[in-house]
This record gives sequence, structure tokens and C-alpha cells, in this order.
Amino acid sequence: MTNPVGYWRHNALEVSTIKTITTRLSSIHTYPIYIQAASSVSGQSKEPDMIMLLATLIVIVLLSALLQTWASSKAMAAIPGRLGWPIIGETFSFITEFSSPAGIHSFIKKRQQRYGKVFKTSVLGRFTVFMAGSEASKILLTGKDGMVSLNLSYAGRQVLGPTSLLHQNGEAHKRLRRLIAEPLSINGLKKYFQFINNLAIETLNQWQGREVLVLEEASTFSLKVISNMIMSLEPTGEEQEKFRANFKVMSLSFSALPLKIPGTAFYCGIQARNRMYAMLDSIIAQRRTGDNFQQDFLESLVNKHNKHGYGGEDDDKLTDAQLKDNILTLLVAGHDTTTAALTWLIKFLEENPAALERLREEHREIQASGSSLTWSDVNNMPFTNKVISETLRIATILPWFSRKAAEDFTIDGCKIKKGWSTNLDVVSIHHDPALFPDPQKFDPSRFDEPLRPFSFLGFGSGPRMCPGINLAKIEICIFIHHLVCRFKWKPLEKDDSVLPTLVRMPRNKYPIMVEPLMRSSKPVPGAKAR
Ligand code: HEM
Repeated sequence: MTNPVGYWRHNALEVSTIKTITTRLSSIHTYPIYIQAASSVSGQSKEPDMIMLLATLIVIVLLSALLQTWASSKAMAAIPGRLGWPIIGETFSFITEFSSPAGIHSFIKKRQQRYGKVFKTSVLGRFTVFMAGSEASKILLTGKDGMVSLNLSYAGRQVLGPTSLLHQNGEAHKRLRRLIAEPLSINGLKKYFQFINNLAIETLNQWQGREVLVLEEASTFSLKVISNMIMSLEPTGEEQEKFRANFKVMSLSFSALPLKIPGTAFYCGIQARNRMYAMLDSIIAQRRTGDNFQQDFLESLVNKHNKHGYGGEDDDKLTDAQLKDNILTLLVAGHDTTTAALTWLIKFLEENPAALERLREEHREIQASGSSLTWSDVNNMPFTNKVISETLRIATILPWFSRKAAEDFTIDGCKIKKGWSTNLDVVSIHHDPALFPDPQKFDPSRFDEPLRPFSFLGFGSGPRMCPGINLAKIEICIFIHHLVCRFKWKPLEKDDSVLPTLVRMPRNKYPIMVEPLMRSSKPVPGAKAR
């Protein structure tokens, strides 16, 4: 979740009210232009009037901001915390903490130490309440009776397009989820097994005896997997290179200030997004004419879209804009998250030799069964799955889930008003000793027994739970199988700090030196990703 998380993925940097501010500021700019035109018609110079008008407008904007702060601070009076300066709020400390070694969660942690688990703040012009705890999780994630909607950042809304799954609520959201459910189910993913397996082997063939930046490699691997799965993009060649270059530029825009000014990261991101849309337009056109038939995710959606296709009711038809917005959404949501998870997992395994040894045993048993890795092996790796969960718990790669109140409601006695932004602090839930004793310890056996509902949120919960969970687990299980069966690795530096991105990742990209486990370990031949 680029976020935006980062969803994208995933959701995090709360910048949407910048829009309000910029809209207000742009109204200050456009109004004098109108006056200028009027004065040239009358032929008289109205400069002093214009300055007066401009000054009046600025005063009005500032007064209304002050009024809004005053009204919000009154409404939020019972909630601990501070809203800071009008408009600016606590934005500066937010940005400073965002780039600190501990990453953005230190902003939350410091306030929790001062105010407790529930506190208010105002960041980038948005008034927000942070919460943790099972009642908050339940209400915010199940969003009963449409009480909450996803609260995407302004940058996220601009880049992913208005018809993205992430912007939809209620029936429209359910309908899109239905459309993507089958191709992302275990059965739907079976046909990609050979591709992912070969790509993992090929990638690891390059690791032997050299220094590797795990984050970079995991990023390339997961982008090749998802681009092949969605639109059959070949893992090598000019098209793949162009796609990856555009994707990287676009991803940077999620955590950039949303200024559409040429040269800024945000502007470049939008341009890269447009180039990706042009590429998708041409792929979709080829599919329609039947020139380039592929059995991939896009084909299944294009068929649903096509009036003469086999897919469902009229309601299920997607427009081209919906197709493109949602393909981009899946690429964005599926890339950084899987990259981060794979990188943290490799790091945590090296730091926890007992867990690594137990994991190796599971994979050696699979190897001992004779043939090369099979689809049924991938679906039968119980300890590996616990290692994935424990990795997602400790790393909590999406530190909070952001929601917007669609009506007034109360959580743990705290009154939330319609329209407020409410963030569920997942790091605190995942590190709550009452739910996970000795929370800093990497202990996959925590997942031996079923956990309390809403305590483990690695893939979220409720109607917005991650639809890519099967794909992510399959990618990780396959990659880890080949890694632990062939190699041992050592980090080249010790650094626990995180990148200033919306999805939490190791800042140093986790550099390692890789060596074969046995002297006889040779590159695995015959692995050609199709
Ligand atoms: C290890 C990898 C992954 C992790 C940890 C992860 C985590 C999450 C989490 C926690 C959410 C819920 C966020 C919220 O409630 O606000 C989510 C949603 C989502 N994820 Fe993933 N994800 C991963 C991989 C993927 C993949 C591979 C895809 C695409 C194929 C994907 C697509 C999505 C989408 C589209 C949503 C939004 C769902 C909705 O709003 O209905 N994710 N993910």
C-alpha cells in the first residue's frame, strides 16, 4: 500500500487538505486576473484597488482558517493532543519525524507518551484522530453501515484516478472487489506458478557470491511478477525497462508535495502515470481486436468489459478509465508492500538463526521429496506462513490505516464527528504486550494458535482486507524456498532505520553478502521466466 500506501499505498501522508489550501490560494490568484481584465476594458488603472482586494482576500482566508481551527478545536476539546498553528498545525514536526531514523511512527509514539493511545493532531491542514485498540479496529475496519470510508491522500487520489477501487465505497466498492476476486484467488493464480518460480530461480542465480541490495532485487522481482500477471509483460526487454522506469517515477509522487509545477516530483509522477496509461491504452486496444490474446488478469477484465464478451451482467462492464485506474491501483498496491515484506523477512531471518533453521528444515523436506518445487508444495508451507505473519507483525509495513468518518460515532467513549480523519495505529496494536507478549521478539510460533480478532492486521481486515494476500504469499514462499535451500547471507552493515516512505522499508536497502550453502551449489539451470 504506494501508498501509497505508498498506498500507496498506501494511504498515509495526509495531504488532502493541501488541496483546500491550494484551491484557496489559487482563488486568490485568479480573482485579480479577472479584475485586471475588467480594468483594461474600462481603460483605468485599478492597481491600488487590486492590492486592497488581494489583502482583503488573504485576511478572509486566514480568518476562515482561524475560525475552522477554533471550531475544530472546540469540537475536539475532549480529545487529548494539540492542533498546533492554524493551517500549519503540527506539519513541521510530522515532516521532521517522517525523515527520522525511526520513521513516521516516532511522531505517533511521542504523542502517545504525552497524551495516551487516543490523541488529536492537525497535519498538512487535516484534523486527525489517531487511535489504537480492538474497539477502534473493529469499528474502523468493518466500517459497519457505511460509517467510514477510505481516506486517501490528495496525491493518491490524483495519481490513481477517480475510479480506482481505493476511492470507491459501498456497492461500487463491492462490485470492483467481486471483479478482481477470482483472478486473485488461489485457483486463479495457479497459472502464474511456473513464471514466478522460474523468475525467482533466475534472480537468485545472479546473487551467488556477490553483494546484493535486497530491497532493489525484491522490488524488481515483485514488479516483474505483477506486471506479467496483470498484462503478460515480458520480464526483460525494452517494454519492461520503460514500464519499470515510469513506475518508479510515479511511485515517488505519492510522498511528494502535491504541486503540479513542472520539475516537481509530483508533476513528474503524473507525467509518468500518463505514459503508463498510454501504454495500457495500446495493450487494451490490441486485446480488443484479438491481436494479442493472453490468459492474464487484463484479459479477464477486458472480456468483462466487452459487450460481446462472456462476462456477466451489464453492471459488471468496466469503462476504459476504470480498467486503467484499477490496473494501476493493483500495480501500486501490490509492489511496494511485497518488496518491503520480502526484504524485512530476509533481514529478520538472518537476525534469528533458530527461526531460519526451522524454516530451512521445512524447505529441505520439500526438496527431499525429489522433484522440483510444485504448486502443491507452495500451498503447504505452514511454518513459512507463520514467518510471513511474524514479519508483517514486527515490521508493520503499513503503520496506520486511514479512514474518514461518514457519520458521527463513538469509539471507546471518544466522539468522532462526520468528516473527521481517523487513523488506526497498527504499529501499537502489533506491539501491544497484552496481545503479543514480549512484542519485540521475533517468534513465529505466536501464530500456532488462532489469535484474537483484529489483533493481527498484516493484511488488514474487513471489507478492505488486502485482495492480493494470496499473490503476496505465493511470491514470498517461492522466493524464500530457493533462497534458504541454496544460500546463507550476512548483512554488510547494521542499520535499523527506515526510509522516509509511506511503506516502511529498511533505509539502507539491506545490503548483504551471499554465499552458497554447500560448496557444490551451482546456478540452477533451465530457469527461463516465460
Ligand atoms: C506482503 C504484501 C502485502 C501487504 C503486507 C499488504 C497489505 C495490505 C493492507 C494492510 C491492506 C488494507 C489497508 C487498509 O485497510 O487501509 C491492503 C489493501 C489492499 N491491497 Fe495489499 N498488501 C500486500 C500485497 C498486495 C498485492 C500483491 C496486491 C495486488 C495484487 C495488493 C492489493 C491491495 C489492494 C487493491 C488493497 C485495497 C483494498 C480495498 O480498498 O478494498 N496488496 N493491503
